[in-house]
This record gives sequence, C-alpha cells and structure tokens, in this order.
Amino acid sequence: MAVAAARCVVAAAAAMGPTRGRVRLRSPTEVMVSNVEAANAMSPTMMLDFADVVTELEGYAEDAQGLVDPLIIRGDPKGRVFCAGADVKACAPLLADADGRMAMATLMHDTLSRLHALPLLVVAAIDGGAFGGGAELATAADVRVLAADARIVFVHATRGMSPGWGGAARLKRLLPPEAAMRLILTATPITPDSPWAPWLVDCVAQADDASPTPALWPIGD
Ligand SMILES: CCCC(=O)SCCNC(=O)CCNC(=O)[C@H](O)C(C)(C)COP(=O)(O)OP(=O)(O)OC[C@H]1O[C@@H](n2cnc3c(N)ncnc32)[C@H](O)[C@@H]1OP(=O)(O)O
Repeated sequence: MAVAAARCVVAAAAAMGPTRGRVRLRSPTEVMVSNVEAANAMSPTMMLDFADVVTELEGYAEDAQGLVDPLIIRGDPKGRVFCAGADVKACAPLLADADGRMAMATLMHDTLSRLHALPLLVVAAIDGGAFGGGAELATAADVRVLAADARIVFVHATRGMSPGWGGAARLKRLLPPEAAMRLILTATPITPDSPWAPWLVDCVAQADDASPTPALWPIGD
C-alpha cells in the first residue's frame, strides 16, 4: 500500500471518532506525544499529526544548517508513560480489518523511518515506559534516556501482533539479532538493570533529575 493511500485510510478512521490525543512540535527541539486518557497511546489523529511533524522537521533540517540541538521526544507527563503504542480504542476501525492494519503500519513505518533518518540527534526521553508501538518509536531515536523506574516492552506478542512500525528491524540493528527476536517473542521488559539495557538504554535518569536528559547536556558543551 502506498503511503498516500495509507494516510487516507487513517484519516477516514480519525474522522470516525472524536479527536483523541495530539502529537505536537512544541519547538524545533521538542515533540510531545499526548493522549492523557490512554497512556499517550497513538490515535489515528496522532498518527497523522506525527507524519506532519516529521515533514516539518525535515524542512527545518534542510533549511537550518546550524540546527544542532537534539530533538527530544517525550510523552505528556499527564499520560504518565512515554507512549503505550497504538490507542487500541481509537484505532478500533483500523484494527478491525487487514486493510486498516496495513494502512496503520504503512503510515507509521514511513513516519518512524523518516524520523530515524533526520540529520539531527533524536532523543527519546522515556518516563514510565514505552509499550508496543511506543517501544518501536523508542527504537527510531538515536538515544534512549530511560527513567530509573521505566521499562521498554515489545508487548505485541501478548496481543497476537507483530511490530508493524519498523521496530523489529531497528531492534535487530541495536541488539544481536537473536536477542532482538527473543525480546519480541517473549515481550520481556527491558529495565535499566536488564542484561540488554547496555544495547538499548543510553542513559538512566534518576527520579530527582531536574531534566529528563541530564547526561546529554555535556554533548553540547
Ligand atoms: C503495531 C503497534 C501495536 C500496538 O502498539 S498495540 C498496543 C500495545 N500497548 C499495550 O498493550 C499497552 C497497554 N497498556 C498498559 O499495559 C498499561 O495501560 C500501561 C501503559 C503500562 C500503563 O499502566 P497504568 O499506569 O497502570 O495505567 P492504566 O493501565 O490504568 O491506563 C490508563 C488508561 O490508559 C488506557 N490505555 C493504556 N494503554 C492503552 C492503549 N494502548 N490503547 C488505549 N488505551 C490505553 C487504559 O485503558 C486506561 O484507560 P481507563 O482509565 O481505563 O479509561
């Protein structure tokens, strides 16, 4: 399915229900994933937003040769986690049939691939946790900062799904492929003390850190 066609299917699903959640570029350096009633999971509206945000960032990156600040992606603190994947309630029209699932996967795969390809440092600031598609989003960043009490979980298998947003391929590049496959098949949580954390977690933020990315600031010095 072409991305433009996928976008139309996702837009039709977005139009079927009330708008729930938004993805916003709050400044050229911060993307906020916000769906407070659904643990910042991605509704169809948010998938469309996210595609537009990445298009805007591609424009900035092309124009502003001096754009050196990292781009930070974070979940709305009111949603308590980074991102709980697809909003399974708002995405019900998409998840109901194969065409809808393919459209969601095609659009999100394209968006996260373009995010990953941006010529700037992309940081995922993971409070609470990243689940399902949220874990896939985390793999599209260059750097993952995990709160000390947070976890990254490819929960797809527990829902009879496979990672459709490109996260499996990215995880295979981050970890030994056998380990990536095992984490996906068993939905094993990756916590800061997990044996796989050194491959996936670049920095652990303690609860009393004033900034979600404290260890990154020296990069800019
Ligand atoms: C290819 C992509 C496929 C996917 O991403 S499928 C979705 C995979 N994600 C999941 O299965 C995550 C399911 N959620 C959870 O495990 C937990 O809610 C989570 C994120 C650990 C947060 O736990 P808690 O802090 O205890 O909060 P909670 O469970 O009470 O949730 C708060 C409200 O958020 C809702 N929610 C959480 N994840 C959601 C989701 N993915 N889609 C839609 N709604 C979701 C949850 O139903 C609850 O709503 P309500 O307060 O009961 O109305």
